[in-house]
Amino acid sequence: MLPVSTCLTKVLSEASTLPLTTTTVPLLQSLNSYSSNLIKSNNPLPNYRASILDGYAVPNLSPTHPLSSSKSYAGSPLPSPPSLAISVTTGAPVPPSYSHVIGSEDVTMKDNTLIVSSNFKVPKNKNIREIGSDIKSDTVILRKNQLITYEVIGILASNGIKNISVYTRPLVGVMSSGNELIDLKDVRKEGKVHDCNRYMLLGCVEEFRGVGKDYGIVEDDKDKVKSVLEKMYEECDVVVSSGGVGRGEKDYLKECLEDIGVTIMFDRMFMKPGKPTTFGVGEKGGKKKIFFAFPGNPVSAGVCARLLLEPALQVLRGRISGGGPSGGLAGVRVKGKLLKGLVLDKIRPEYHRVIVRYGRKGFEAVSTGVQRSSRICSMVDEVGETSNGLALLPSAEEKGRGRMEDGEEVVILLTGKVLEGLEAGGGEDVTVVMVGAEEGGGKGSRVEDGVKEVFGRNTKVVRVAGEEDVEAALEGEGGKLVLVVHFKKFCDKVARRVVRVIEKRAENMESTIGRIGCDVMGGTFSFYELAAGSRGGMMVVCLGCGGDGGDGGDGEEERLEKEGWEKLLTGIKAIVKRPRDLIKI
Ligand SMILES: Nc1nc2c(c(=O)[nH]1)N[C@H]1C(S)=C(S)[C@@H](COP(=O)(O)OP(=O)(O)OC[C@H]3O[C@@H](n4cnc5c(N)ncnc54)[C@H](O)[C@@H]3O)O[C@H]1N2
Ligand code: MOO
Repeated sequence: MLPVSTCLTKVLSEASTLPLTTTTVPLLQSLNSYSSNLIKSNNPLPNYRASILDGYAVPNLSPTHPLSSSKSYAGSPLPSPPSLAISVTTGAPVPPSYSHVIGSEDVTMKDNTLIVSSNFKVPKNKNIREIGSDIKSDTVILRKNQLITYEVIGILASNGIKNISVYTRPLVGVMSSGNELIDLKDVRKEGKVHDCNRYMLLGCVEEFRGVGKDYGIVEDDKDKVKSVLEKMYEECDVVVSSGGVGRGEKDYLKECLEDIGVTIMFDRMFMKPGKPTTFGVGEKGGKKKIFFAFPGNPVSAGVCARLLLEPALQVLRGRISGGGPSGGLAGVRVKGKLLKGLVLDKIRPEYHRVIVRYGRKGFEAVSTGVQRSSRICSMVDEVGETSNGLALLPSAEEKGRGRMEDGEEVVILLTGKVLEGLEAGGGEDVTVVMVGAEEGGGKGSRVEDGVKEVFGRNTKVVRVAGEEDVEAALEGEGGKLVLVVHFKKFCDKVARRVVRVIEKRAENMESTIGRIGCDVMGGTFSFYELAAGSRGGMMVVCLGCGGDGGDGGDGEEERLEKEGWEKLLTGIKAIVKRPRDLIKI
């Protein structure tokens, strides 16, 4: 079994020997492709002296200037220089001999003469864009193998580039193998499994900007598997399959690949999930091709596609390795803290799906839950946020103990945009104002424990008797998030009153009054989102936590509360996550 890093190196070095083809496309269609040519500018930008301000161009700076009646507008030819001040707009031509542009706010006008403000002291030519000062003629505006982002499109357009030569997207064939698999149109009878891998992997190819080709489901029959693989071999640049690489008697994939002439480069990775991932190379019609046979377990296939297929597709799209262990092609690795400890696999290092946030204390990660490789929902968390990182957990053997503790540092491979830390980063940034919650145990303490679990142990909790005290409790709060939880018996009237109190000092507060948390029998435990908005840089979310007593007896109420509790926490998480901005790192 090879370490993942060795496998990745093999994949990248093989992928970089595949021939690339190019195509010329209209500028906008080149977005997200890699350029196959270097382009130089053939005209300076600007190609005339241009004003940076709306104001007046003058031949030299003096306290007063008689004003010419001719004006210079952006887009119009320069009027013949009269040696007097001329009115200019931003981007308008400035006569060659003129040394200053004075902004209209720095002058007053008297008897058709400009009087320059005594505060106006600007070096010569400062408010003038000289010829070629943004882009010189003959400078490189696009490098070969450069990613064409929307910003690059802007640069190319500013140089009048209409068409552009880029590398073509690699053609990637995807098939699934297994007798138990059925397609989406079929009803799932006992013993049958909907083929999710093929759709996931085709989605993954699309996301990584290959062109996916669907080769369907193939039965566990050697000849049939070989025949589909042959076809993919013939037609595609990259062949991807899932299933059939385990140790079962019908796990033929590797054998079939070898039979059709593929050289296996590795067939085991020392990791979890995805141990039997198999990779090979072959040549057909003088063209080199690569083969990924991923395990059938959906998580194994999904994670290994992220680890190996994504970097390979980037190479095949024309991206050049940027140095570092994975050439910068396999995501960014950061160090971060595990918010909660995790049990380690005895032998294999694990790529544990996590949600990563960046808070005041750096990167922090929370597991997405049970990590079994059949459990595809471990790719998202309980409120449906897709895992944006893989925590690289060592094996227990390597670590010398069976678990990672709360707060312990791990290396995290980032696989998506990192969320701004709120619960993870700064617990002390969160204030929870509880309105009408009884002291001691009961719902109040449950909510208190719960929000601390969500936001961190240092969350500040303030209990107030009624909504009239909320405003005072909010005074002086400078944190990021204030959660107002109203415990009094819930009704619309109360809700509106609470919202009104908050709204008094809030900017863009939106009342929603919608049920978010629990939906438990008997209606004894309800949780409502009343309003959300911001106030002086803080985010304010106002929640109503309604219902006490109810239809059931004491025991029943307890049960319902307990049942509702998980949903309530999930609701809180969903609400506070929703408006948060994503940050790029
Ligand atoms: N004796 C051993 N058994 C297994 C080992 C081992 O080392 N010794 N390794 C395990 C590991 S780890 C993995 S991963 C799997 C890989 O098995 P296969 O690649 O042969 O996958 P299958 O047996 O075909 O399927 C496994 C599992 O996934 C479901 N599946 C398969 N394809 C799909 C699909 N397209 N969509 C949805 N679900 C799919 C399938 O029904 C099985 O439940 O082997 C272990 N065994
Ligand atoms: O490697 Mo397998 O994917 O652990 O289940």
